Amino acid sequence: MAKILVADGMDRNAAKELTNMGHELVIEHLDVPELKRELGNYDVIIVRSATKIRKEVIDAVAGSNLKLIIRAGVGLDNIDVSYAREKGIAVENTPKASSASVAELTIAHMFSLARFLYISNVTMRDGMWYKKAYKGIELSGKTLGLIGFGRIAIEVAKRASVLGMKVIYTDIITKDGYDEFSCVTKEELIKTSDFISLHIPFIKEVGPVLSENEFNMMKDGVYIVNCARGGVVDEEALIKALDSGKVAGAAIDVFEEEPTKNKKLFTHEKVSLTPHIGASTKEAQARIGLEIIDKVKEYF
Ligand SMILES: NC(=O)C1=CN([C@@H]2O[C@H](COP(=O)(O)OP(=O)(O)OC[C@H]3O[C@@H](n4cnc5c(N)ncnc54)[C@H](O)[C@@H]3O)[C@@H](O)[C@H]2O)C=CC1
Ligand SMILES: O=C(O)CCC(=O)C(=O)O
Repeated sequence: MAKILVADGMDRNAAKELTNMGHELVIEHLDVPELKRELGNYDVIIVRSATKIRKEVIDAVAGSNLKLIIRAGVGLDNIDVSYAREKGIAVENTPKASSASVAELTIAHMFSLARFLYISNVTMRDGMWYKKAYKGIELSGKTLGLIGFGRIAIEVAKRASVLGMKVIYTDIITKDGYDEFSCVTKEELIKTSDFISLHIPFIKEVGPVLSENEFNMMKDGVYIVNCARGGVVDEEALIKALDSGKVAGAAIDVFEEEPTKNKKLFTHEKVSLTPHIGASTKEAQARIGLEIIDKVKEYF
């Protein structure tokens, strides 16, 4: 049986099930010095995005009891994965569980931008009635360009096409079986999309895929949605493009630093914001819980 540290919370039913299976669960968020001191006493740690497991933590616990790191989610950018594996610690994630939830948030942000939902909720609370200022656009008939065409993007594409959008995508890997959507080059996507939504992992060595050069190539009045990772869009270049009017609006769930301290970005009147909640639905967390149970069963 395993001693498991649940560092960033998890679905209550899944936690109960792990306990019923005989595992010992401790539900507690630890900071880096505490992780370095205490993580070696556990067999497994389960994290979401808040806990970072970097080289210094891995070095402190290498050769201890710790056998498995489970990322309750998709992105592994908060864990030094290959270093952990080099040190004999397995790393697993739960990649399938949250795709529908992230796709729904993406679509919600597109509506929010198109119809000023995010800002009218603020100004009306201040007693304003800016009816004339909030002349929106329809999503129907617009071109949605998806950067990355994996699990989440495919769910976005299906929903967007039902709304009457033309969906195009670009990916570094050829994707078969999606003839209803057009695969294009990144450049063509950037030049022709009315909405651009990113669905790729953040890779430090690659850096942002939308920077000043890409913003300059876009249609005037384009909308940007980022429910992937903060680092995939250069925040300063985005602010510049919002200020110049090149970008009509941006919806952002993920930030270069979280919680974000980029005041220019989070107070911008053309930005629809959520605090990294793409996977934060009851359904996604329940499915993630089931995937976690399967992972623990594989190892213990
Ligand atoms: N906002 C949130 O709460 C959540 C965010 N995410 C983020 O969404 C990302 C995507 O998740 P999935 O769709 O499940 O992953 P996936 O692995 O199924 O799809 C990612 C796709 O992006 C492609 N790709 C990678 N780099 C690329 C590049 N530079 N240009 C074009 N294509 C590229 C890959 O070939 C792959 O097809 C995750 O890596 C994670 O960072 C995931 C879950 C929740
Ligand atoms: O677990 C979370 O809160 C974030 C989800 C996420 O970003 C992911 O699964 O990659």
